[in-house]
Amino acid sequence: MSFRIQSAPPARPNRCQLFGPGSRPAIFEKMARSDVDVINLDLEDSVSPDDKPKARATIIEAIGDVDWGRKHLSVRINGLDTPYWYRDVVDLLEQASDRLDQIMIPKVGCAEDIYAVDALVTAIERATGRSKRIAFEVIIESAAGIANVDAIAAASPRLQAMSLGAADFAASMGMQTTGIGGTQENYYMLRNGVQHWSDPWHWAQTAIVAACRSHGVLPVDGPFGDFSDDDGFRAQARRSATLGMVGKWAIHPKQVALANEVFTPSEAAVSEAREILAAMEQARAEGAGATVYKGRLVDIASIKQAEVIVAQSELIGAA
Ligand SMILES: CC(C)(COP(=O)(O)OP(=O)(O)OC[C@H]1O[C@@H](n2cnc3c(N)ncnc32)[C@H](O)[C@@H]1OP(=O)(O)O)[C@@H](O)C(=O)NCCC(=O)NCCSC(=O)C[C@H](O)C(=O)O
Ligand SMILES: [Mg+2]
Repeated sequence: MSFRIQSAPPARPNRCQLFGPGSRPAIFEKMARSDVDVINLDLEDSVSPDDKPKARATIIEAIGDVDWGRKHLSVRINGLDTPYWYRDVVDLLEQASDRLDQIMIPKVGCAEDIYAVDALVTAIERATGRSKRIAFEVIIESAAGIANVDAIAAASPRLQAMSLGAADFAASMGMQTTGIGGTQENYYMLRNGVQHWSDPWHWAQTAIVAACRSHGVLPVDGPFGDFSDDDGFRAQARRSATLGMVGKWAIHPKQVALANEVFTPSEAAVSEAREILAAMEQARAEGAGATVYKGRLVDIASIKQAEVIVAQSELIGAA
């Protein structure tokens, strides 16, 4: 570990973020009753330009009127390249109730994008005397965003989470695909005539996880577009969890249980982690820094690995 200690991310579960268009209030109650940790009401790409003012007003009303339980409530504003975003921020901060926890800033390309929103949010909070400080989450979904990911992760103390937006990311990178996440037909290695599929999202995900872990931000996997493909969702989510991401978006209620399943550590994983901790405790009492657990090496680094799993499970249990 460097002299600089890695900051801890916010201590709240973020296994599944369920999205719903702000122009579709009929589903808000269903979203509120769903088994998710985070709700994302959308003002951006699932709302057509003509519907934006109405969707904004609808969301503001629903923030106060719907019983969202203990869910973390977030609204995705429009991108800073549009004429809509400042009005999203002003109306939300001036008119929405204190039940609003967070705003999601899409298509972030540099740290200054966050600075601009932070300045506006801070001024409105001061002017209106809002009692709860609004948190931020961002989407990395452009070539610039991934190139500047570390500076973005460090841009504001308000920043709690960062997601990969596979659809816009693919478009910005010029990737030859219309798929949103998952295995891509043409991304394979060939060995002795046999195709082995690789993961085109891996590099971006890993860059996001490293930036987030360096700056105490929750790394989250974004959308998986084919909501008829449960196995594909699971495979994508398992890869993300293995890389260190804490959760995934659901763009349809079908995906909620799948995300919760993958991002909740299994009983077997938790009891194995506890056994490793016990084995290392015994090793330490005997003056050893390493020991053998089920035929494999465990050492002081294994304690930290096991603690990650136990901490995840305790966080979820406490939620
Ligand atoms: C994808 C959908 C448009 C599908 O809607 P629908 O046709 O109504 O689906 P179903 O008939 O299968 O619905 C079954 C029941 O579930 C309810 N429902 C549907 N969607 C939701 C939801 N999001 N939350 C809660 N409940 C929902 C229906 O009302 C049905 O209920 P019932 O009749 O009582 O049985 C729709 O799911 C949808 O709009 N999804 C969200 C789309 C969205 O927000 N997209 C933005 C995020 S992805 C993105 O932006 C890309 C990213 O930025 C990137 O670049 O990668
Ligand atoms: Mg997008």
